[in-house]
Amino acid sequence: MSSARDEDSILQFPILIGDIGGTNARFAIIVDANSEPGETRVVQTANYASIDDAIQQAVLDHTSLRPRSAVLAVAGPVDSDEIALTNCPWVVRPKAMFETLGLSDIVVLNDFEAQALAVAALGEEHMEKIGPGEPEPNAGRVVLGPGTGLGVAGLIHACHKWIPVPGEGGHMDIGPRTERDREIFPHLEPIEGRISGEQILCGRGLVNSYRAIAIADGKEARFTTPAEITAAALDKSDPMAVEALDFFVTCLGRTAGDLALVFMSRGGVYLTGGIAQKIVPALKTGNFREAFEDKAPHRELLRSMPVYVITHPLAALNGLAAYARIPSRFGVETTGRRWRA
Ligand SMILES: Nc1ncnc2c1ncn2[C@@H]1O[C@H](COP(=O)(O)OP(=O)(O)OP(=O)(O)O)[C@@H](O)[C@H]1O
Repeated sequence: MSSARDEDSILQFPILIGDIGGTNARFAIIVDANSEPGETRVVQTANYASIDDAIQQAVLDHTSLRPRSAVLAVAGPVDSDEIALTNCPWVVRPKAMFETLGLSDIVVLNDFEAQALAVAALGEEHMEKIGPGEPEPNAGRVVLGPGTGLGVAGLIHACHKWIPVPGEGGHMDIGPRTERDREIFPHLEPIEGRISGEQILCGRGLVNSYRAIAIADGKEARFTTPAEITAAALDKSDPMAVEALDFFVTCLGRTAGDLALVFMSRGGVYLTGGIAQKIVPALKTGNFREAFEDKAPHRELLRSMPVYVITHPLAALNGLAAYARIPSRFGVETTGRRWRA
């Protein structure tokens, strides 16, 4: 039975959905509760002065559909009527969008909340499994995404709903575990004196780790971009790049294991974002799972938990679509994050 609160959560169709990252923004329109999102438009944020321009030129100018509502996921804190994005100069101004885009109902979520919604929405055919374990239905889940930064969100099932738990887990401390780690860690660039997950587990962090290994061994660091390091590591053409990627997947396994303990993720640990998809062979070598399970006295517990890489290229958009169609399926608090004309 649906409650008055559930009725109030309903969004009027057509609904514009948008996943706004630092580099790319992806948009689609959902016509009604039974349709898949229409054609997806992917734009580079740098090519448009504002999000309003991007929506107008990349989406609305190509369709006669006029969305009445929008659900947007942004990389940045949603704490006022002017939402600044973390890695891009766009500012989301929902009240102004009523005028510029003709919308009358706008919900703005956190980008990792959208990734968590995607985990509830996507089937295993859009995932690649890393190691053993079977998911328990309706048990806790956790999502980690190394990308421009390190995004983290939990996903719990309660009161017949999936409830995403966004947070700032990418900024937790991470420390050395082995003798070799103790040689590398002193050379990692810290943030205000400490090594947080994001100093290692993102594109910039991979370069940071590679440089730290070079300094520890007194060698020259040839590569300057994460893509160069993963390419040289995956084709095994450069031993230092191989070690840097190995260090990266080991640290990712440790952090994933810690988060799995926090959320008791018997429903699975899900790796999202651009980097995880590109390093699946490295995640499968065994170092990731070994670090993930190395959590005495809970090794057996961790061993029973499955880990997946989400391989769907538009995962967050799928999560937003599932939410937009039937918001009451999810426990997403919209107070202070929903604007109605
Ligand atoms: N082949 C690669 N191997 C490792 N890292 C890569 C590779 N290609 C890109 N990167 C790095 O991945 C990061 C971008 O990650 P991702 O594609 O997940 O973007 P994002 O943070 O989700 O932002 P957006 O949503 O804007 O695309 C950058 O730091 C980039 O340098």
